[in-house]
Amino acid sequence: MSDTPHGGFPRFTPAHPPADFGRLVEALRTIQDLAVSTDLPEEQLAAAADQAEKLAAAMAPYVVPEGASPAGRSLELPGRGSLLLMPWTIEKYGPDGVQSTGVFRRYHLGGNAAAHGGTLPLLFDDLFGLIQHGYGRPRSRTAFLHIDYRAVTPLDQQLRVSGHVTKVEGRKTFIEAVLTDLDGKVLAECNSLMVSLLPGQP
Ligand SMILES: CC(C)(COP(=O)(O)OP(=O)(O)OC[C@H]1O[C@@H](n2cnc3c(N)ncnc32)[C@H](O)[C@@H]1OP(=O)(O)O)[C@@H](O)C(=O)NCCC(=O)NCCS
Ligand SMILES: CCCCCCCCCCCC(=O)O
Repeated sequence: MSDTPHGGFPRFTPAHPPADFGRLVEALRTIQDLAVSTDLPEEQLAAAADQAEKLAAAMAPYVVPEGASPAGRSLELPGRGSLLLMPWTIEKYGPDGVQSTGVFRRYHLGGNAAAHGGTLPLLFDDLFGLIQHGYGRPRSRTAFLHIDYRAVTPLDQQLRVSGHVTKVEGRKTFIEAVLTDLDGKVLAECNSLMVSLLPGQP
C-alpha cells in the first residue's frame, strides 16, 4: 500500500456484526468493571478464573489480522465495538465536527472517584481521528495532543465531548475539543496537531 491518501495504512471498511457481538463486548466491559471493583472469596475467584480461561480458549482459534475483526469497525456500537476505546456513542459527525456522549465507567477509575487522567487522551485522540476523517482529511497521525484538565472528571455520569478542525496547513490539521458534563461544565479542553501520512508512512 503506498497511495498518498492513506500512507501505509490498511483501508478499514465498516462492519455490521450480528447483535451477539455487541452483547459480547458489553458483557466483557461489565466484567472489566467487576474485575476492578470486587474482592471475590477464594472459591468464586477460582470459578471466575476457570470461566475466563475457558472463554479465552474458545475464542482463540478465531483470531484474524488487523482490520478483519468487527472490533473498532462497528460504527453503530459504543466505542465502535472496541474494548480499548471509550464506550461512547457518536451523536454528530461531519465536516463541522464530531460530538459524542458517554460515561467513564468503574474500570476507568483513577483515584477518589475520578476518571484516570490517562483515559482522557484516549477519548480525545480517537475523537480527533473521527474529526479529521469527517472533515475529509487524508489518513493522519497525531503529532501532539495537549490537554488542560479543568475539573475532575466523574465516573458513571453522562458527559459530552465535541470538537472540530480549526486550521489546515498543508499536511497539518489542527483540532480543538472540549469535554463537559450535560450542564455545560467544562472538565477538559484539548488541542492537537494531526499530520497526514506520506506514501508508505506507517
Ligand atoms: C507525525 C509524524 C507522521 C510526522 O513526521 P513526518 O511525516 O516526518 O513530518 P515532519 O516531521 O516533516 O512534520 C510535518 C509538519 O508537521 C510539524 N510537526 C510534526 N510534529 C510536530 C509536533 N510534535 N509539534 C509541532 N509540529 C509538528 C512539522 O514541524 C512540519 O511542519 P511544516 O510543514 O510547517 O514544516 C511522525 O512524527 C510520526 O509518525 N510520529 C508518530 C505518530 C504517532 O504514533 N501518533 C500516535 C498514533 S496516531
Ligand atoms: C470503518 C472504521 C474505521 C476505523 C478506523 C480506525 C483507525 C485507527 C487509527 C489509529 C490511530 C492511532 O493509533 O491513534
